[in-house]
Amino acid sequence: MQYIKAIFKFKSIEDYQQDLLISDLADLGFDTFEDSEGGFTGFVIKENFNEQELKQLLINYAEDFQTNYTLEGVADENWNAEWEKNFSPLIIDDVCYVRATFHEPQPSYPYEIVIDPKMAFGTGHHQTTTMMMQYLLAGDIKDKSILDMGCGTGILAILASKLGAKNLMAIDYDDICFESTIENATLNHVENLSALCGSKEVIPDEQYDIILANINRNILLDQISRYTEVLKPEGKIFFSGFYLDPDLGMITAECAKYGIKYIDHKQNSDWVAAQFEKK
Ligand SMILES: C[S@@+](CC[C@H](N)C(=O)[O-])C[C@H]1O[C@@H](n2cnc3c(N)ncnc32)[C@H](O)[C@@H]1O
Repeated sequence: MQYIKAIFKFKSIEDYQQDLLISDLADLGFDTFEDSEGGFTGFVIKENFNEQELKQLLINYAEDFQTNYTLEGVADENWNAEWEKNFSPLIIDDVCYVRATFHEPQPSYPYEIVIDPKMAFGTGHHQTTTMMMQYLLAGDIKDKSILDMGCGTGILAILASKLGAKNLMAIDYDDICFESTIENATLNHVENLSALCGSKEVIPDEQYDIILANINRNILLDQISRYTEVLKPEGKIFFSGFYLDPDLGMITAECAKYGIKYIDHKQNSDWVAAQFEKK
């Protein structure tokens, strides 16, 4: 398994062009993006990553956009060492304390989550995860049945369980994330969580009160119709992993096709999280 961090710098690239590139990078397996100076950074964890394919994609974009690109630091990094060095405990909305196994417990916080992310996404430090956790902390979660799509470390499902959710189904297509969710659920004494490895085709034919999905625009657009089949009337969806423009409008329009109404959204740097309801 390789952990790849690629820093992309394009000269004079428009926002919509960057969005197009990001969606093609997502098809190569990149699932996390962060802004960095003069460009952006993408992360992928994959077996046998094809660097040549990535370079060809960038050459094509440079030709199409009549610009130049620099690709800095496609590198295999030692993920465990990296996160142990960088992972500091995190406090969300003064009530939720997220720490790693090697930090001291802080029982004074109402909700404490212990995460051992290994190679999975979701320590709470990324803005999208933080906003999803804020929605959960402000929401009515007690006795609700919850589907967590793209669960990563399982952090959202674990918080939902601590907030009183009745049962949780966590799904990720990456086997490392699937295993990480199970391990983290055990670490946090969460007993009402089931996990599946796969994508939308493994979503059980159950009915959920709440669906959580912090993935990316294109995957959400592809999966929304399936989410609506398993969402109870009056049920809520919390989405993240995309930008304001044009992503939020596209997602809102797709939801509207199935009677799912936009309620509100949050923004943190360029990232957006949004709340929808089945009316
Ligand atoms: C941005 S991370 C979110 C992790 C966690 N839920 C959080 O909020 O921090 C997105 C996750 O979605 C998973 N994912 C991406 N595409 C998927 C798909 N088509 N089906 C299921 N999971 C997917 C990735 O493996 C990754 O763990």
